[in-house]
Amino acid sequence: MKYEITKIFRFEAGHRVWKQDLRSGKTAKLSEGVVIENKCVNLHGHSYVLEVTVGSDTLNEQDVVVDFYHIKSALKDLVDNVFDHSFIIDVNDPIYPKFKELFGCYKITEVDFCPTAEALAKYFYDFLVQKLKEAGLEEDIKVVSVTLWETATGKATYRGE
Ligand SMILES: Nc1nc2c(c(=O)[nH]1)N=C([C@H](O)[C@H](O)COP(=O)(O)OP(=O)(O)OP(=O)(O)O)CN2
Repeated sequence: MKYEITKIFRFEAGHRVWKQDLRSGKTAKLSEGVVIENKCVNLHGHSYVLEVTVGSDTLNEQDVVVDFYHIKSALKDLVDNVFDHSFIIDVNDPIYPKFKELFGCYKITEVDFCPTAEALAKYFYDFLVQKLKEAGLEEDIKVVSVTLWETATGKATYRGE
């Protein structure tokens, strides 16, 4: 892409990484000899920072890839009304049925994957790709990447194919 623009969104949300198991799998070797706590299986929250980058090889008649405003509009409802101040929970999480029974009256965001930064980045990426398709813009504007900062020290990026 010759031109890329990035729009940043912020939201607060809770989640739990129910699949976290630091003692299993090949990567556990990296922490051999270290006392390990699977702290991310706990219910906890983040001040998420979402960076959305779209691009094009040409500029439109207004000399932009797309106005930042339109990228904000495309994601605003999802970020502000669906994710912000919600608890993100995987419907496959073993605690989901009980969680829903107890906290279904509060704002929860149900997803069909373990809500890691990587999986959430893909979720936002796919959402924006679909929005561009619905607007007939998929040939003009490409989603280059979505980066989700989970903490000040940890982020994940999804770039699609
Ligand atoms: N690859 C991934 N690893 C982890 C994810 C993730 O989404 N992708 N998520 C978590 C937890 O949600 C956790 O809250 C963040 O973990 P971590 O970076 O270990 O958090 P710390 O606050 O301990 O970070 P430090 O800056 O090192 O203190 C876990 N892993």
